[in-house]
Amino acid sequence: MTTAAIIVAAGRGQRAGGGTPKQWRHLAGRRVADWTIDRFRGQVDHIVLVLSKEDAPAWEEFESADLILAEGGSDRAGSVRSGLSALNGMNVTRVLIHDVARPCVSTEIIDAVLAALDNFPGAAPGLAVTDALWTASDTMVTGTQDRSGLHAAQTPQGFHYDAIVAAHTAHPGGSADDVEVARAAGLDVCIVPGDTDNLKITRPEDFARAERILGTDMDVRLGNGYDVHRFGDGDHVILCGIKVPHNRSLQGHSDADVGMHAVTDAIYGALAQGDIGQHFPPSDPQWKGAASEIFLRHAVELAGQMGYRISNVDCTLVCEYPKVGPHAAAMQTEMAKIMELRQDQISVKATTSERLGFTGRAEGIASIATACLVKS
Ligand SMILES: Nc1ccn([C@@H]2O[C@H](COP(=O)(O)OP(=O)(O)OP(=O)(O)O)[C@@H](O)[C@H]2O)c(=O)n1
Ligand SMILES: C[C@](O)(CO)[C@H](O)COP(=O)(O)O
Repeated sequence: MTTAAIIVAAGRGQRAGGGTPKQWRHLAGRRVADWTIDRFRGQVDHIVLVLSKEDAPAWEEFESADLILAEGGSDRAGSVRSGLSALNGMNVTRVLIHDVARPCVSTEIIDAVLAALDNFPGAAPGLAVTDALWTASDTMVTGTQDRSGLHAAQTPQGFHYDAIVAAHTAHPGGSADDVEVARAAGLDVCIVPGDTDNLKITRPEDFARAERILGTDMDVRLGNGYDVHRFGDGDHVILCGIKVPHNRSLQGHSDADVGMHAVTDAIYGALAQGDIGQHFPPSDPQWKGAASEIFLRHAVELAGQMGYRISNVDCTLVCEYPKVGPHAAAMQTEMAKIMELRQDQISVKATTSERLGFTGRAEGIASIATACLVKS
């Protein structure tokens, strides 16, 4: 069984105001779209992100990520059709269609929709209406609507892939959601319990509510790392994965990448999982001369296994020479690649120690790093 999620993110968010489409605005430190995409990572085999062609920077940014990109349509249904087409030929059996504007969706809701698809061709979260419903003309109540059997529809709405493709192909347009499209094609759709927290950010005041929900959920961990390697004979050093020409080399059991070691220890520290020496003992000959990216990859994987994503790392190298500035961008790019993060999540900077102490006497290089991890 192959499962995909389509996140429709091509809307302009006009009711939310604010100038920038709501999916690119920030909530509790991250963009709405980043929260939403992360909710589906690890839950499905493929994620399709449907973008407006007006959002050029997003196309560039997400192109290198583990996402399939598709171009949005003139309305939500058009964007969904585009997302479905992007999955053509990929042997997808089940698809979840979700609004990017619902960043607080829970794992429980996603699991419930997927479980219901074992028995039905369609399933979606709904909330039984609890308020009385009025009909109105302008500001005047004109009547009361019977609310029995009424539900507020949420996403993700899940379907058997071939069935929803056929349903969308046959539909004349103008649907409120994919459940309406599915039902018009005769598909049964099961309602699973929705959640009031799974709100769709629609109006300006919804941002504060979504931020409260995401903020309460947040489990943020900080870790620090510190490392020192002494200079010996040689003609280069490896710093944060980059070979930098120098008249000395750093000595160590591995490749002595003092910067990467500090970052790795900061991640282990945030997880309360010891340090590099514990995971890769220097007494073990297999790590002699090892590339430090092995250690960093391990720490990143461990974070993922424990349910944390790395929000950012900041690394400071302390040395008089070599000068780090000209190489800092390459170091950030390299560590971002290894850690599967964006470059703006990695900071590499340097300072001298004003010729004081062992770094000032050029006996070695020290490095300190901080990592911030957030429970996904
Ligand atoms: N042409 C469109 C229109 C909407 N959507 C997506 O459909 C979802 C639900 O739509 P809505 O909340 O109405 O979002 P917007 O269309 O962006 O908002 P507005 O109607 O206020 O402009 C959103 O994730 C939105 O990005 C889309 O992908 N393509
Ligand atoms: C699909 C949906 O989220 C179900 O509630 C909703 O219909 C989409 O938003 P819109 O405001 O109706 O465009």
